[in-house]
Amino acid sequence: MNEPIIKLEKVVKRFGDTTVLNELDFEVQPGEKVTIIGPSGSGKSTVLRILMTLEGIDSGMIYVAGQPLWHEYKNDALVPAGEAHLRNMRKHMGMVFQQFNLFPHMTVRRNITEAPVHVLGLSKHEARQRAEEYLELVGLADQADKFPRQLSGGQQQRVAIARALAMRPRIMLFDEPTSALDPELVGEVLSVIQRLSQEHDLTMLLVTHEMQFAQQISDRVCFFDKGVIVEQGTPETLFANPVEPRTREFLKGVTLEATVEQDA
Ligand SMILES: Nc1ncnc2c1ncn2[C@@H]1O[C@H](COP(=O)(O)OP(=O)(O)OP(=O)(O)O)[C@@H](O)[C@H]1O
Repeated sequence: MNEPIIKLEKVVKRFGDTTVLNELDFEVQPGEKVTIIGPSGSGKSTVLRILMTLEGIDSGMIYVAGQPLWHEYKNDALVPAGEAHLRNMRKHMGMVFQQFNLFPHMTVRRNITEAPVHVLGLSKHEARQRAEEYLELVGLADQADKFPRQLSGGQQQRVAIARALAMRPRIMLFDEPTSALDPELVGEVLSVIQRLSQEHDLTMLLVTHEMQFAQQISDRVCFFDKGVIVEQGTPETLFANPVEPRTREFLKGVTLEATVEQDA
């Protein structure tokens, strides 16, 4: 097995008195597509937000691409990471949020070129070429001059995916990318993510409530509860033969919901 591209060792995260991640151990291999499922409040989004350095940790160690994320070496000693280290580490990762988080006052093209120019130092011309490349990939080549408000939610989310990809990250983090969308717009976003997962050697870490989709795209599914991984495995084993009672209970509810929706 390769060196993991993401490694969490005994990570603890608290909000006030609540322990959200409880000595979490978790690894992702390069190129692996991993889905995190679990009940509301189990800490799924927190894992992604910590990786993207949007939230700090209370204890434990995290490594991304072989380097400590929340720590850095100074004179051979491991110390809490400074802003420059965090900025560098963030370049390994792109994140897609539930609520798209596009810049409302910028065109689609500008949303995508902004970070490659200002963070990576690309020329405007290079960044525009990249924007075109990734807009093409998400099927929105003809929307570059529009503003986010002129697009549907599904289109906005596809722009958000193009924007994250334009930084050429090695790791893509998706935090419930379809849960803010009207049901009829979910499919177009899932199919872009599915294409990405098939055609690119990106490492993907996805939090989703779309169980069928998780089943289709994942190499591995992790069931989270109360800040730890209760059970994990290939989609075939986890969905068909969950072993742990908590996983069984969760998946029972999920199947029921999906059936109700289909019947409606
Ligand atoms: N910034 C914050 N301040 C205080 N509590 C927080 C904060 N962010 C998350 N929490 C709490 O941490 C717990 C885990 O949140 P998290 O968003 O990771 O859960 P989740 O598994 O992704 O849930 P969901 O499926 O509902 O999105 C929840 O109890 C949440 O209320």
